[in-house]
Amino acid sequence: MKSNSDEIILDEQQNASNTDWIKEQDRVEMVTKLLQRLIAERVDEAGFIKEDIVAIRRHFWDDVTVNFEDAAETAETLASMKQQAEVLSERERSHRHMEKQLKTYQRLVDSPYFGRVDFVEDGDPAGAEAIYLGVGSLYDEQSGEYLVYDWRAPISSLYYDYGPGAVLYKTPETTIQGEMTLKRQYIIQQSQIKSMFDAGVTIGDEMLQQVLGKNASAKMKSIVATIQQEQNKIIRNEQARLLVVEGAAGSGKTSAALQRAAYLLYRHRGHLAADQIVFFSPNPIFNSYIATVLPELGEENVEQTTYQQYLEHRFARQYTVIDLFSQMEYALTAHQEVGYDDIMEMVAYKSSYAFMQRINDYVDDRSKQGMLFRAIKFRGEVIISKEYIAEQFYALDPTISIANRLKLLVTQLLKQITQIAKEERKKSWVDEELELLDPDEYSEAYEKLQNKGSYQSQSFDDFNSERDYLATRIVSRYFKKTRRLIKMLRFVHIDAMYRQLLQQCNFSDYALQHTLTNMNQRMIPYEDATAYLYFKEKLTGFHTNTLIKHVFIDEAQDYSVFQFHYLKRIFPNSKWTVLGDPNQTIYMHSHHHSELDALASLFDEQHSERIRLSKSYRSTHEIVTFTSKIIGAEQLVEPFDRHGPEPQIMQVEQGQLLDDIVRTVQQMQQAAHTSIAIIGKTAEESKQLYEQLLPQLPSLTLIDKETASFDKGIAVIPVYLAKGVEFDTVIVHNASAEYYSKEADKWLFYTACTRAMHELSIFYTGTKTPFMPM
Ligand SMILES: Nc1ncnc2c1ncn2[C@@H]1O[C@H](COP(=O)(O)OP(=O)(O)OP(=O)(O)O)[C@@H](O)[C@H]1O
Repeated sequence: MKSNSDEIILDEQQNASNTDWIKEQDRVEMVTKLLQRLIAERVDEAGFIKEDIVAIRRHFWDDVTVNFEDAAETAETLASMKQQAEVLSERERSHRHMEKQLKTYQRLVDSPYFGRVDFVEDGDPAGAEAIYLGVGSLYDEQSGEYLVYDWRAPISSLYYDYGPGAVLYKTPETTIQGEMTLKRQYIIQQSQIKSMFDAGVTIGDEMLQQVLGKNASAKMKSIVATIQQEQNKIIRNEQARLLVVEGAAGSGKTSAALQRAAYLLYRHRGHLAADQIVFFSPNPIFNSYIATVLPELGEENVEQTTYQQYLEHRFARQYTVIDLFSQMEYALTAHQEVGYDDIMEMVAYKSSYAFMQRINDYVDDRSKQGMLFRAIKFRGEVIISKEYIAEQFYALDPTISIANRLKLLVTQLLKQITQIAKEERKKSWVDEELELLDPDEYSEAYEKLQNKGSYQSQSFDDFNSERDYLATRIVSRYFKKTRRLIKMLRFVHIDAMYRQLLQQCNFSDYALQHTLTNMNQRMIPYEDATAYLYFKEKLTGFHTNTLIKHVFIDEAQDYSVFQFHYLKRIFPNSKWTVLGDPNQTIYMHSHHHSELDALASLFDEQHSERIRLSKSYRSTHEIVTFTSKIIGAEQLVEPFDRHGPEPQIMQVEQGQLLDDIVRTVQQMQQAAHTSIAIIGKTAEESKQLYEQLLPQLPSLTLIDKETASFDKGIAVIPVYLAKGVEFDTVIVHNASAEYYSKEADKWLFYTACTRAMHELSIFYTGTKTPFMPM
């Protein structure tokens, strides 16, 4: 077996007689036996506790003497109920704990650890202690020792940060120094050591070779055994309020982010729960691609969403949000359409910081005048006019913020509604309603009044009290919706003001009408969605979410400056981990490089950190060398030393293209590549291609924006939906100048090519794209 200079590599056959190997295998077996015993014990105990819980639930009331006769009896009843509830909840807690332990042991049993460091703490006469690292911890009660340490324990950082020699690690209380005398890695399967490497600082290339050489998977895997030193800095960073991770395609940004989430959940156990972390993904496919990583590490999944899903949630039924992919498709396919340039210019402006400032100015101006309101109507009639509401609003202290003045106004309006409701009770429509009333409501009213002692005799007065009572109920039922709408600030005419603001901007008539027509049809264009929410909340108060403690944003280069500002308002107390690669900027509202800088300006410098990942792990050396040339970053991206075939670039005749793609797919299948992506630039192109290829490739699938997940196999996919994911083989459908010629196309082309792990084939007809490396 090949060996790097600082690695001693042992494998199963070569080393059956090696004493180290035998000792290590004995230890694996000892640990496995213990795990098997613990699993059996926990299964039994969990079963008993479960039976207990069922029994307590079933007989809950048997042990409680219920007596509410007087205060003393009531207190005793409540105390005994409380006691029973406590017993139940203690049992439930034990059960949860037992289940959790069981799951950890089950995760460890086949492969209890992947690494070991021997560490001598300075001044410790006991000498070196062997620390074994795994995806959970295993404590042996008999020896009082940890047989396996969780990879996130403070001491485990030694493994990721150092090679043999002087080392240190931090615990929450102090820093511990010492010497590492050994660093070893293992591949253990079904309790058998398959390989064992003694490594230097970097976690063995051999092990990475093995991991990265495998076929692409439909689900992302955790990288816990091979986390690299630079990635570990991201994972264990505790100080930064804003952590920006920039790195080339395939440098492990997403992987490191997910490991970081797992680390934070472990480190802050009891204070941080999975639902206090939100992870923004680029698209739903990506969401499903990463969904198994945290559970694989024994953690619950964090809140995963896309920005689009967040917008849809916020607009609820008010507007349908036209999605980012439709915007993208328009940008890529509508060049010839009337008004295209106007719309593109408008989109850029609406995503900019300048537009946000314009909104701020507009809102500031409304502080003194110009707020637009809706009249409050009841049964089709205006009961409070918009002019009156405006008058009331501007009569309030102008030093109070608009949002707070609106809150005061709500209180006033609700009081007025109470008055108006009183008047309404006397009106004839109420009598008409009274006649239609269900007889049950009459009897109910009768009973209520009788209980209250309101009836004296069967007199006229009694009849009046009954009418009053029922009229009040009818009227307040009618006013319920009005009150709710007032509390929701529906009387503030946000829509009219937003339209007014748009009219004051210098958009072309065409572009303006494009937006207004959409809004008239209750659709909000993607570029307006964030601006509209910001505008609305600037007036009425921000919907902040203070429960979320960590926000992760993947593919952050695709967010606009405006979106970052908005998210910062929404999650004011969170720490942020932002991952991006400016060279994969593909959306029309973001401007290569400037977004991540703008984001940094939202946090003070002291609490911001930027980490660059320079090594690229996904693709072979040959593919990374090729793709780095597309973006002119040969010096900046360091390929991992894993080799494969050179990328194939093939000029073909138009009539030949489909047959050649099919032939390449078949070759790749013969080479045992199980996930093959044929990447188109747009959804339109991908759909056409899919239809043309289907007769020859019946197992082909088409991935479009509705696709929620993908499996292994052959798929046609537009570039922007392939973001973040990877395939064994990528076939770029047509890299001609006709498809990829503008500056922005370069990032698309780069993104497409960097999805390949093992092989890359690029076809073109006519002239090749100017971005094709020589
Ligand atoms: N330390 C590591 N050990 C093993 N595999 C790794 C490591 N780092 C990254 N990888 C692998 O490299 C591939 C790319 O990782 P990942 O998707 O996290 O990169 P990325 O920087 O987010 O890429 P992109 O920007 O292209 O979406 C994945 O298959 C991942 O498992």
